[in-house]
Amino acid sequence: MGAIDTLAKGAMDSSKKKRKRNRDKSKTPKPPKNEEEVQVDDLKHDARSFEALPISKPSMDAIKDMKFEYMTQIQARSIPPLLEGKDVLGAARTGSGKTLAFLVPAVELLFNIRFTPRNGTGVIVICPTRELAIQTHAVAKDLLKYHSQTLGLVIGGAARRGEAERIAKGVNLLVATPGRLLDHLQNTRALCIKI
Ligand SMILES: Nc1ncnc2c1ncn2[C@@H]1O[C@H](COP(=O)(O)OP(=O)(O)OP(=O)(O)O)[C@@H](O)[C@H]1O
Repeated sequence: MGAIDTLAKGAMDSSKKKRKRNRDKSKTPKPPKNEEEVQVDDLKHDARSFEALPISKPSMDAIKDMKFEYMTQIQARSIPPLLEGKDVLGAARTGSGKTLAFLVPAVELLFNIRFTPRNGTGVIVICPTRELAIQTHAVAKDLLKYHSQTLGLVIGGAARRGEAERIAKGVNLLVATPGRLLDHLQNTRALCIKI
């Protein structure tokens, strides 16, 4: 066998090996399509502290009161772009800190455009269950501790009339379940939404 033949066989061997390697690869389970999603799902804290964020003093003081120093992964990945006015579609496992991930930018938005009760509602958080709405409302209450912006909760099973009265006084950030929100949108004239 000549030198050229040997080279050709070597090339054939290596291409056979490559095909075999590729066949083997196709047998192993594929990694998740979007690896970033897996990282965001991580419960570990991000190295970035809340102090590094360009947020208002009232929000920062409230976060300090909550005793949080470092952002979780979902917070570090979503708060900065949201503060820049970008849209974010986020997903992370339960207990990863999603609530502050969207509430901090929402509160900052209301603060920066100086929303007052007279301006009506500027942010609506729609939660699928009453429990989640109550939980979200509690976090929003803590975050708004040093802000002048107003907060409201409208959920099925609660007194509709009391909710309507509070809405009439001006609720800047409204946490709601879908059915009751629709009810107020259709029947509470005082509900004024500016988005
Ligand atoms: N940066 C942080 N550092 C430490 N703890 C935090 C931080 N952010 C939130 N937490 C705490 O982590 C817990 C879970 O937060 P949160 O309820 O926002 O998670 P979640 O992802 O919205 O969960 P769920 O999907 O169940 O609603 C809460 O007790 C909250 O106070």
